Amino acid sequence: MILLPTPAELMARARSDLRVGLPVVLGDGAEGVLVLAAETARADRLAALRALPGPVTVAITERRAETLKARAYDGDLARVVMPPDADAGWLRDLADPARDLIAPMKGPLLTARDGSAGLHRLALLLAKSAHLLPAMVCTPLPDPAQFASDHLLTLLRPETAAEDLAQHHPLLPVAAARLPIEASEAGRLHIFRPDNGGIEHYAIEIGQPDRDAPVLARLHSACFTGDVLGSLKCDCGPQLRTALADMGRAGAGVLLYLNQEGRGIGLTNKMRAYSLQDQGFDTVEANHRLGFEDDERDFRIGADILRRMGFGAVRLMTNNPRKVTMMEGEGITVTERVPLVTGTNRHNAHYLETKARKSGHLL
Ligand SMILES: Nc1nc2c(ncn2[C@@H]2O[C@H](COP(=O)(O)OP(=O)(O)OP(=O)(O)O)[C@@H](O)[C@H]2O)c(=O)[nH]1
Ligand SMILES: [Zn+2]
Repeated sequence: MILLPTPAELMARARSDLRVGLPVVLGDGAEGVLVLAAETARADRLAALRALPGPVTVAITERRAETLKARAYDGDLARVVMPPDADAGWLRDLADPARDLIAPMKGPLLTARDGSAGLHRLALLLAKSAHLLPAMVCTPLPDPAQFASDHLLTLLRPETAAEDLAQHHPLLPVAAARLPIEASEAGRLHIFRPDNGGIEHYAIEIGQPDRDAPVLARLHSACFTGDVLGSLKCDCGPQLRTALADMGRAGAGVLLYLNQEGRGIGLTNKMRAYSLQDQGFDTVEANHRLGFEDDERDFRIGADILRRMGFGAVRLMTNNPRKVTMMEGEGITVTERVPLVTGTNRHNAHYLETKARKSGHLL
């Protein structure tokens, strides 16, 4: 029936459910789990979940498990058994490293090794896609469809959910208008919206670049702190302005402003990472302690927008060789890497040095 939600629409609903603190059911047939995001779990909801007959585990990524010295029997994740006396505070400390140093968790943490972790893995991917900390409270359900229907909860079929999470959602142009900017009066801003209603991304076109020649291009990941506030902890603000100024001088170019704040973990998690950096961890270590990879961005987005705008070849302004590889992998020809070294200062020297050493950036 046409009124029934599609898998992508159910995913969008599941993300907002988790963000407001509602559980979601993952499952099919006789195998399922009820999952609740640790970050938004209210005490009464947690108690209701624990009152169910099944054992309760908290899925965390191997990155977070390593910090907590919990054995990750499932490879990329661990299922921590929730002790009977554990409360909401325990759960918060498991998920959020903010208090790792001042109040380390009392171990050892017991982790499950029997049974399948497939649904738990899916739950973590779902948390990340909702920009929540990757820590999910899980309990098994023998009849997931019935449970979801009885409790008015969103039910996700694991196979379709996994497919949806792995897939790139095409970006459609929804609006564009002339936008004179300091760097060039011949600016035009285009808005692109993914077909699953996810976050929008922008393209600023300068002049009228020839579609048959490599265009001067920049894929800029959103950085509220650097781009808007002029933060000195990174080099994003100066990179943004320098790229636009160079395009203005050249008379043509395209800058994609991708809403992948914090290398894809979202601003809230980036601030959690900054707080860890204040405690002495570097930018990569901080991401890992939170349970994320160093870089969670999806570079298919940039390639898709470029192609839709008619660009097949770019002169890419970046110091990140991975971006070049990713663009080439997505079928965009990079005829030249144009270095964009600017905005170094005493606050970001260590950050830039870490990126060069650990993430392969060229300085
Ligand atoms: N998680 C996290 N993200 C950060 C941090 N500092 C900056 N960012 C984000 O990193 C992104 C910019 O990525 P960079 O690695 O600086 O640059 P890049 O885009 O990969 O490479 P360039 O093209 O050379 O600039 C933006 O989304 C910023 O919000 C940090 O300490 N932690
Ligand atoms: Zn920045």
